[in-house]
Amino acid sequence: MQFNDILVQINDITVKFQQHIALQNVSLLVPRGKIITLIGPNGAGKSTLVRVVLGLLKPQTGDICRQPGIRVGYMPQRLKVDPILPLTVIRFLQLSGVHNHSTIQKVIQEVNIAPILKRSLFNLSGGEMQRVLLARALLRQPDLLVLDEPIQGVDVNGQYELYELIAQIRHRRGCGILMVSHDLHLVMAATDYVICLNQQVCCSGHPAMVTQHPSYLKLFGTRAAEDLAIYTHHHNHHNQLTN
Ligand SMILES: Nc1ncnc2c1ncn2[C@@H]1O[C@H](COP(=O)(O)OP(=O)(O)OP(=O)(O)O)[C@@H](O)[C@H]1O
Repeated sequence: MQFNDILVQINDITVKFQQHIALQNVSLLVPRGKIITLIGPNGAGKSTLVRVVLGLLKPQTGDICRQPGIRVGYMPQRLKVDPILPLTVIRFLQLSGVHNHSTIQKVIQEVNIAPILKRSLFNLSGGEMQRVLLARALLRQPDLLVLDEPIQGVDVNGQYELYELIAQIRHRRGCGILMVSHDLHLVMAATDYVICLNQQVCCSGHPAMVTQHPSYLKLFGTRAAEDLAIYTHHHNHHNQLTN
């Protein structure tokens, strides 16, 4: 992959937890303006790699280069806030430390959460909650947006909308996006480059190529490839998420 604006580059890292090897010889590039998706089974090391990208975990070997001065927005898998606290959506966004009114308003419009601003954070649907978490990540005006399973807890229609929103954000803002996903067919259509992880990088490349790769088929089965073929065909007629 040749890109002239690399936001973060990870070279040949290994991460061990005691004797357990979580990541081995893993390399990764996230260029500005591209959506890179990590897929892999449970325990494959996806969240561990995200933590390395965010600078929260130091690998035992290998190195990480971040473009100096870049801002990173992170959307976690789930929110860790005590539900006893009364917290509205707008208050939650204000607690991010970003106080610029126009920045907050712009993000609210962008992810379409104006109607739920006064609702309690703890009574939202899965899709509403994910939009709020996405809004919080966007408040930092990120160059790099890191999304750890953004469609978790969202119904199928909501999943599609959320991926469409993520694709729009990339086009509008030109940021780089690193996304973790469990699901296959929807994410394949919403990404430029897929990295299939299982402690090591099993295969990587354009979604259409990865889904034909023997390592991918071994991990996810031929059913996944068939689903994708159906989806891609359907998708092309509507010219949605892909570039
Ligand atoms: N802090 C830790 N201490 C010990 N082992 C850990 C730690 N964090 C992760 N692991 C182990 O490392 C492996 C990779 O975990 P990781 O959470 O990165 O996988 P994942 O691909 O994100 O999984 P999932 O899809 O289930 O979220 C797992 O076997 C996990 O148990």
